[in-house]
Amino acid sequence: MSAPRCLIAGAGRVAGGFVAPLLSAAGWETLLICRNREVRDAINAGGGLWLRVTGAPDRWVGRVRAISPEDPELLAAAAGADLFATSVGPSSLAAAGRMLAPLLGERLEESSAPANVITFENHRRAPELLTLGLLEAHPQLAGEIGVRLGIGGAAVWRAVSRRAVAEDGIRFEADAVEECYVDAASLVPGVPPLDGSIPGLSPVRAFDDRIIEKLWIFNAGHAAAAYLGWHAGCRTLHEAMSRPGIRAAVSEIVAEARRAFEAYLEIYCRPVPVPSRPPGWILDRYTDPALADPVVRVAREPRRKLAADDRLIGPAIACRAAGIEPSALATAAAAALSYADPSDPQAVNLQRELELLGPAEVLSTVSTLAPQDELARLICRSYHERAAEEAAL
Ligand SMILES: NC(=O)C1=CN([C@@H]2O[C@H](COP(=O)(O)OP(=O)(O)OC[C@H]3O[C@@H](n4cnc5c(N)ncnc54)[C@H](O)[C@@H]3O)[C@@H](O)[C@H]2O)C=CC1
Ligand SMILES: O=P(O)(O)OC[C@H]1O[C@](O)(CO)[C@@H](O)[C@@H]1O
Repeated sequence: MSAPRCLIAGAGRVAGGFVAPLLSAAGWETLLICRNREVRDAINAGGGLWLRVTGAPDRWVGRVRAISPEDPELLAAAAGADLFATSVGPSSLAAAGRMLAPLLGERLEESSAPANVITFENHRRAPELLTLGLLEAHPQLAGEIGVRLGIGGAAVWRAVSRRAVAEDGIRFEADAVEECYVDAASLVPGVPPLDGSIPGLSPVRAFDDRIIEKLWIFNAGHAAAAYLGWHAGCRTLHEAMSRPGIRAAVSEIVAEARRAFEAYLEIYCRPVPVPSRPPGWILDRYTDPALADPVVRVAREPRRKLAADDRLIGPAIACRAAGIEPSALATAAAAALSYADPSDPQAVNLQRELELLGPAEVLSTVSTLAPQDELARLICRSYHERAAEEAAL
């Protein structure tokens, strides 16, 4: 009997450094849809990849292949797939949906068995963003969603900092965290992953709590460390967190985000207790020197990270709703607003908008905060204070 097969859109850090290793360990075959020829060749040369988890020896991950989105073999590969996934980045999900649509159509034509799509993405609405692309390309899939086609999110707690093509193949560098929660309520039961065939993917009914937990408890401080680090001229998260002032500020942000999450659980009377995570464990993960996590990776796409339901504004709004002043989160949001790395298109465009419109107007569109909103005022005050300090240098 042939191994079950998962087709993944994306061959980036999480696809190679977390999802493919999980599948391989469960006896699955992974096919990565990869646009980068050098990466494809490196994977196919050995039929797998190298995973370097901090603190452990390099591990070979077999039963992994890569295929171009244009490859004529892709349709046949999809027809026999048992599971689909994406790990392309929230901004690329609609395009990935347009690419996956004919493949899912073919799979549902070829087999009456249901199929699930898991979005391994840092976004509360990743399945919806993917579905927009799916239905744009293949409207007839609408009747299958929730019946023979499940589309659900995944909250990935691992940090995968690098992917590099080396002499002996392709190498992914990650920390050792394995936690990953998938949305059991949105996926079709009885087929992967809800048939238990992939240990390490924990199905939960209250998935939104889990993705909020991950974005607020982990990503808020992570992003803050990156933005504050960039402003201080740091290149890695380890370097940023080694600055006492930054570590102290990030520690405050993590504490504020934790209070926001606790307030969220209380306000919404959430039934499922979520394990508390020691702040030290969170801060030490940001600081891991072995990851050499680039600041620009964690800071990427500031417009997305300043959205109302993302890692900085989300917990800040929850703080305000609970009567807590989110001064630390406001400082982090201001640092994100003025993040201007020339390599980041979203950052470059945001600076142009700020020059034209000013922070209050930009926040009203990017974060849907009214200019007179107290949170907007806190962010603008911190923004102007930073601008004045930097002008005085
Ligand atoms: N890197 C990490 O530590 C973690 C990342 N995440 C999330 O996982 C997702 C992926 O992130 P990373 O792996 O870090 O990003 P990445 O940038 O390393 O990989 C994304 C890959 O998808 C490819 N891609 C984009 N659109 C595509 C398409 N239409 N077809 C095929 N390939 C396409 C890109 O070329 C890129 O290689 C994001 O949503 C991210 O927020 C979540 C937890 C941890
Ligand atoms: O992928 P994003 O959402 O741009 O966030 C930056 C990265 O930092 C992390 O929090 C940990 O690496 C990931 O979840 C994420 O890839």
